Amino acid sequence: MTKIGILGISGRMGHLLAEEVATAGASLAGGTARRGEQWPTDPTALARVADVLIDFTSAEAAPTHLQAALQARKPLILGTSGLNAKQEAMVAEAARDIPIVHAANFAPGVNLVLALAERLAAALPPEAYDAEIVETHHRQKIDAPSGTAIALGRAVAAGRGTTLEAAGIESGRDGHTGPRKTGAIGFAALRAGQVVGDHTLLFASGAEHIALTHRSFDRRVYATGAVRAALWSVKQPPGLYGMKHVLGMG
Ligand SMILES: NC(=O)C1=CN([C@@H]2O[C@H](COP(=O)(O)OP(=O)(O)OC[C@H]3O[C@@H](n4cnc5c(N)ncnc54)[C@H](OP(=O)(O)O)[C@@H]3O)[C@@H](O)[C@H]2O)C=CC1
Ligand SMILES: O=C(O)C1=N[C@H](C(=O)O)C[C@H](O)C1
Repeated sequence: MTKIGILGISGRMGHLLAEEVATAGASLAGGTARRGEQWPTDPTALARVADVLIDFTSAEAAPTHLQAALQARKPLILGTSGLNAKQEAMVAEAARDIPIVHAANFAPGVNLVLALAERLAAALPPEAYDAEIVETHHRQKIDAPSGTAIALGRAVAAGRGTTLEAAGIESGRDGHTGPRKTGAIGFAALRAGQVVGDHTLLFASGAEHIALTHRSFDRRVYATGAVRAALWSVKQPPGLYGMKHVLGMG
């Protein structure tokens, strides 16, 4: 039976992950939290006893959690969003030695939308079709735009044969912003109530709109996907994987 360790077990996702481990027929190796009230804080001790680690915590913890997985040579499932470029580079470096599944969103439907986004972007010329991404999340979310919104932006850029950085980003428009830059990818983030996670990608020309919308009604969909990724990862060689690989879409 695969022993799964959960980094961030006291969180919204952590609770659900612990339940999903049991549902999937795996066993819970233990968990960590930031404040050591109910759970230990040391990821290295957990990495030693677990077969695989799942991390839904915060970006600042990513380097410590990567180090713990590397030292113990255990796969890591990384769901935490808001990583900066340096932290992303550390993930890629660590994946030379251990399997890492790094996904902005573990819901299967989102990963289909990402594939569709790339295909649509390849077919719709950026001079004619503006791409805008709108996401809505619960009031507790601390990063914006969401990791999924950024992944959608990267998918659009890839479909257009470029990168998000080269295409240009327009976000947080306010005041006298001037006209929209051709080819730029727009982002808007709403924070309201207890919205689990809504994402819409809009392609708009002067004559028509195409919108792709994904809505998560239950964050358990992410937990189920992450545990599935964990069971998959223990059979993989070192490498950087996404949910599309776990789902057989990559
Ligand atoms: N990829 C995906 O599919 C999804 C990704 N996410 C991402 O997962 C992350 C967690 O989300 P959520 O569960 O809602 O967040 P919560 O704030 O509810 O939980 C965060 C958990 O991480 C722990 N934690 C926070 N900071 C640190 C730290 N510096 N060191 C160690 N542990 C820490 C917290 O411990 P304590 O309770 O002691 O503070 C808590 O257990 C976010 O980045 C979110 O965007 C969320 C859903 C889906
Ligand atoms: O913080 C959340 O809740 C979520 N975070 C992820 C993201 O940043 O995209 C995934 C999902 O949207 C829920």
